[in-house]
Amino acid sequence: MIQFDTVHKRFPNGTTAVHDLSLDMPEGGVTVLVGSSGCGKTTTLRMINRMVDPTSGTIRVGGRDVLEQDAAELRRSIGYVIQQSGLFPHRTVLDNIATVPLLLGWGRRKARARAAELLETVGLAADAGKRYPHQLSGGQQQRVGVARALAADPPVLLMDEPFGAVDPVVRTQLQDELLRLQRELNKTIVFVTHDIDEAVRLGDRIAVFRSGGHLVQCAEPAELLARPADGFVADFLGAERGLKLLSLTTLADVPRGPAPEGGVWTLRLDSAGAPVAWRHKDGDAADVPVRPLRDTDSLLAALDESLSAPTGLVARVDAEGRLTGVSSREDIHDGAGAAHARGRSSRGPVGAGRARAAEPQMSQPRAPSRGAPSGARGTARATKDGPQPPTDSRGQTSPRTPEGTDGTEGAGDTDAEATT
Ligand SMILES: Nc1ncnc2c1ncn2[C@@H]1O[C@H](COP(=O)(O)OP(=O)(O)OP(=O)(O)O)[C@@H](O)[C@H]1O
Repeated sequence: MIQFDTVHKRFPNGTTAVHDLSLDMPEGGVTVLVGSSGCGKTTTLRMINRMVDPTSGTIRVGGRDVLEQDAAELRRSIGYVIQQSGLFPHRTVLDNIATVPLLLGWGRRKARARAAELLETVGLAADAGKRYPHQLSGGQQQRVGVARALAADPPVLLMDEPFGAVDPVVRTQLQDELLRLQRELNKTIVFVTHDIDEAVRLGDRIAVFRSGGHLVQCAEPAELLARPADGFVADFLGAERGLKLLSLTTLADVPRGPAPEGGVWTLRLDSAGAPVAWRHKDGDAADVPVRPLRDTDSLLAALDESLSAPTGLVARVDAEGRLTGVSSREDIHDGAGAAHARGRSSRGPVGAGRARAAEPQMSQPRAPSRGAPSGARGTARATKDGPQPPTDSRGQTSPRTPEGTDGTEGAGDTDAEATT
């Protein structure tokens, strides 16, 4: 969709912002530009809609050289979102969103109807449309900025640090929203950020720049994390790049088995079969809340949960939140090792089952892919409302349990329960 062919940008003051950049940005994908301050990300982005013209080289959008198109027309056909939302302060939210359709001559009624529809699309209440930008929070303003960029349904969206000015919680929400929108709308998005975690989360491809406007590497997130081209990229990705890789790999392939019977800690389920907490059998310790995970959750989330669970076991649930089995810390480690091995060895599907935030997907109980884990005890306990964890043809169902957690069945509870 967007092609840079040996594009160079040198400003009149002699600064080279972009150095002979050749890069393809695929249709319907999110290409993230990352790199330290001043390395040419924004200039690269702005050359796509001709806010900046290149010194030499060619940029094509949809196969057409941008320099052969009228700059104003080109800009209207490409959505653009910036950090401070860039909303017009004296126009209502609805009129802000309707800006481009009005410029395109849609007529006020149609433009406003489209704006109202987009308010809902970006998760804002209808009454927000009547307010002025200063009457909204920073996160809400950014949503309006996204709605405005989408108003004329452009195939391409340019986003320059759009979530840079909001707090981390809101930032994560906005990222989730963008991923959700992108699943529906399938735009070609170019996204600039300083934040490598954001890049890994959002990008289908990540382009890493270094100062002087040099592109160092462009790859899918998993490939970048597993095989950084050089020390600069490795440093930029940070010391935890191994963990970041786990954030891209789902839990789906990790074996699960029934919560073994008996033990010091009991997994309490509610009446619908959803895991609630680990409970100590003698009541010597407070309940430890459980964060149940679905197949679409990441190995990183699983590792984290297994570290905080007193048993080292992760409770896994289906799309309705009902227990489907448990996985041990060791099996999660093995899954992590396998993800890294795939990443090192080939262009293989490290992120094939890429973990995506809040992506609903049915989680089917599966037979575990390995033999009976050490230390496993017994079979699943039948619960009043809970599910029956799966067994394979060999009856090898239990995940490996950490040493010392086998034992007797836990104390009764009014809730349904599984024990370890
Ligand atoms: N209009 C301009 N005139 C002269 N130099 C410029 C101009 N715009 C940008 N530059 C310079 O070009 C280089 C690249 O700037 P650019 O804004 O593209 O970097 P960036 O990677 O987006 O930086 P940041 O992450 O800080 O926004 C910088 O050295 C900057 O000072």
